[in-house]
Amino acid sequence: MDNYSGKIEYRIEAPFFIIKLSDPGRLNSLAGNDYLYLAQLLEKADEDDCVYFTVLQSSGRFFSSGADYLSIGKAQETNKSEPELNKWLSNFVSRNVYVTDMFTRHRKILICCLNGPAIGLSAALCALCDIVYSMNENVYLLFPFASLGLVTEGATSVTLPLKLGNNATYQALMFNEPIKYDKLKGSVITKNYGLNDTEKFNTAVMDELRQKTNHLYLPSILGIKKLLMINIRDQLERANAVEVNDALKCWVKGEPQKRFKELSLKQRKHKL
Ligand SMILES: CCCCCCC/C=C/C(=O)SCCNC(=O)CCNC(=O)[C@H](O)C(C)(C)COP(=O)(O)OP(=O)(O)OC[C@H]1O[C@@H](n2cnc3c(N)ncnc32)[C@H](O)[C@@H]1OP(=O)(O)O
Repeated sequence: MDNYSGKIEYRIEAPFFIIKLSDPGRLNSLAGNDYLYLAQLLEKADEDDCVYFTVLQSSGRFFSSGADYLSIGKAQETNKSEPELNKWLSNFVSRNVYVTDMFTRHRKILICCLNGPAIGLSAALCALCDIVYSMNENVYLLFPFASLGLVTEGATSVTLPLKLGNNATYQALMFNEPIKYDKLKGSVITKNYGLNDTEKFNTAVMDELRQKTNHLYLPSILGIKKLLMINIRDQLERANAVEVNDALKCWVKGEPQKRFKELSLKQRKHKL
């Protein structure tokens, strides 16, 4: 496994596999290879028989600001002679399919510690988690696909209607509106810790999880997750495949690349 950028750390404290995004200065944005590494860590957690919970933590003021726009610029510039279709099949399709698939197929209980906003693919991965805790009411999820010339990804065409409802999903996706705490509460977020320090929040969640789980017969929880997922796993897998193939057309046309470049030059800013 290659932790290319060092932006992601992990540790095992059985029965927990804890993954932490640790690049607060760039708001925990992730390059294609970082998403790959995240997916590989999920696979490692899945295969480890001592692990029953995979916990995602972050650092600083954002959970993750999504795909690293600099890495998209680099992917665009590398191998200029390569046909666009080939370039985006390897840089976008294969990675997105793989990371989303690792989340949808994950057998352990996925817990997201949402210390702050999550954007784009990272927000989609939060929406794929089984349990989401928030640090406070300042969290939001933003899916700026319509603003970036993209379409839904990370199986959001299934997770958002399922969790938020159809019309709230349309409102957020069509107008690139952040989904704020008041809408996430009860639908995505099940507990708000009311804290203002990410490290204290991460510690508080782990302390509570240790207490809540020490009396459980852990194999049962995996059996329960398996049954809860039966009805939606096929939908998630189908959505993942259709989403990336639709998005591929966008990348081949070149609109997302232009818009990511504007973001990196600070000529484009999401309305929050
Ligand atoms: C290669 C294939 C990849 C596969 C995935 C492709 C599909 C895409 C999926 C997505 O995730 S779409 C979503 C992409 N992300 C965004 O649109 C968010 C971009 N960021 C912002 O809009 C703003 O940063 C913010 C989140 C609204 C926060 O604004 P604020 O004014 O509070 O902070 P900034 O000064 O803008 O940021 C601080 C620091 O962090 C850097 N940074 C923030 N986000 C990113 C990012 N996504 N990529 C790279 N760097 C990011 C930002 O440049 C600042 O750094 P400095 O300029 O101070 O060095």
